[in-house]
Amino acid sequence: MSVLDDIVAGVREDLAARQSEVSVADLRAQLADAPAPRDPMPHFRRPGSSVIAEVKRRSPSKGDLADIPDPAALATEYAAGGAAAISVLTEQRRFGGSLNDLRAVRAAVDTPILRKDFIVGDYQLLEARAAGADLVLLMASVLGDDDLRRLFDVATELGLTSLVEVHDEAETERAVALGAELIGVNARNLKTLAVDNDTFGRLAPLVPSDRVLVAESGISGPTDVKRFVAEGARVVLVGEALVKDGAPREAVAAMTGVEA
Ligand SMILES: O=C(O)c1ccccc1NCC(=O)[C@H](O)[C@H](O)COP(=O)(O)O
Repeated sequence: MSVLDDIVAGVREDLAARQSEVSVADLRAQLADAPAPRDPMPHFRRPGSSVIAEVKRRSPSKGDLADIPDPAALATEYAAGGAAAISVLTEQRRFGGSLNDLRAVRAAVDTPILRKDFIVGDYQLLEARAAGADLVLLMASVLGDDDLRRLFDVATELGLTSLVEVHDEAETERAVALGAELIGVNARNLKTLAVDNDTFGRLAPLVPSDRVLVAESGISGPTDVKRFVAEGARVVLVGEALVKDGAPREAVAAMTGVEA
């Protein structure tokens, strides 16, 4: 079993437990009070790099990264630094996140929020919206064509923007065929956890220029951002480098607006 298989198995177990506690009807009722989703695309399409800054406590590849006792305070720093969106990892077992983190961040900032999780069912999309998310991650490595299409359509109906994540040529072709406007190239192979910074440059030419490309994983500073912008990225998604930086506001600012 790969690391990814193990993560997804745990996600399915935790999801089943939550589904037994809160019905779909109750979740839908909560949506009535949720604020309208924010559209991140106009910011992402601005000239120069946009940053999705991640709230990430730990990871399978690196173990403990940062305690983050107050995710809202960290998100406030990210927003002050000019983050175009904030990614909140809500997976609990391997990343130490939760939907409560997302709710806390939602209460603190007006910036679009990405629910970063291993989405396998419609229920998680409803949860994301009810907690105040504006974007969701859909991973081509986790979802077959039918599930990817259905979840993409349901997310769109809910007003959520889907970040469709790919890691190889076949996944990229599927994301393009789906019509995804926002495509993330993850440099991390989620089966081996190895990061290959050449992945983005290899896959970017397969994506039509009207789509918005996000470079994900292993980005440590403005020099990396400049490289990915030159290769076609409009957005970078950064976790580890920001949560370990003592000055996250300044670190986001330094990665924002970088030109090729
Ligand atoms: O980060 C991991 O080790 C990981 C392992 C297995 C599945 C997903 C994983 N990370 C999720 C991400 O995509 C990253 O958190 C995100 O791209 C930021 O990466 P980084 O800047 O390298 O923290």
